[in-house]
Amino acid sequence: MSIMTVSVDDSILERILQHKREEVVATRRRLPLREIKERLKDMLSSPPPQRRDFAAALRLPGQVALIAEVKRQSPSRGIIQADFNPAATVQAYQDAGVDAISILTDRRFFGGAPEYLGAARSITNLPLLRKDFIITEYQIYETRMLGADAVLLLAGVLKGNALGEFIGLARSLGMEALVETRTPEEIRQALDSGALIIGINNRDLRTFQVDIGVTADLIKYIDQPGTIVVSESGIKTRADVQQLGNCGVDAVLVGEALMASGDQRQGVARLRGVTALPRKEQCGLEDSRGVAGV
Ligand SMILES: O=P(O)(O)OC[C@@H](O)[C@@H](O)c1c[nH]c2ccccc12
Repeated sequence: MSIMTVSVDDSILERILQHKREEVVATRRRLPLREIKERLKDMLSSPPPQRRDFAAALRLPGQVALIAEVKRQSPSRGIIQADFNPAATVQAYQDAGVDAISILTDRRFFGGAPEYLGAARSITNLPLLRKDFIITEYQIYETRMLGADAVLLLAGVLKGNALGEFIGLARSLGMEALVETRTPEEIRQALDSGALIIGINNRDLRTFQVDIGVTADLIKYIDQPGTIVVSESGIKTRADVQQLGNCGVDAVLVGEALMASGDQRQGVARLRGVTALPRKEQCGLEDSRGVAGV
């Protein structure tokens, strides 16, 4: 199996990919692919694999769907949440009614862990996206074993036939791929590779600049009817979501703004334009303003 080469040099992305290549070698030594395939055989042969439909969750007529991300830290921001608790965060997202959950599993740069996927799976039935840097087919089998419903693939990293092959492999295992892009060329490549869900990343991984105008500029290149468009990164306010909705995106992917908000349920409510959540202490019987029951 080949390990993909990278188009961007001398960047944080290149450093991440360099580390990822070493990490995958070590992981495969501990758990060989044939062992994963063996485990998947049992999982896949038991009656219809109950995958939660990630694509369907993002297609909400007249509404922008929300993918909420579990993210402890990032190279651009450092630690986002000091008292990070992935299980509590997943629970809060589920309670707040998000449409899907993205889980960062990269340890070194994002403070994630593959185990967070299994932990999330035991808490929620929402579709789960594995966010990592996928450079080998091995990681796609691993993603399925970890309990994800979808996998992030970077068009800028998977050159040649790799992108199409990886999308096909994910589907054959009952998952869908979110293909992330940043240029018109990468969007073309994603469409030619058969991508159903295309992400436009508003963050430049070389400069860390974020600009949601990137989505507005690039969305016109996604000219294949039926493609689901996700705007990723730097989305902070209800106004941002509205603006992106007006541009025609189907979904937004939000990490930092929710993780840094202290209360993730309130954070989701703010993005959705709900001013306050119906929390017991605000609208319950003990409300001293006497509006209970109204
Ligand atoms: O935290 P933000 O700015 O809301 O961004 C979330 C997500 O888009 C970002 O984490 C991301 C986008 N593409 C990635 C690729 C790998 C790791 C992380 C990412």
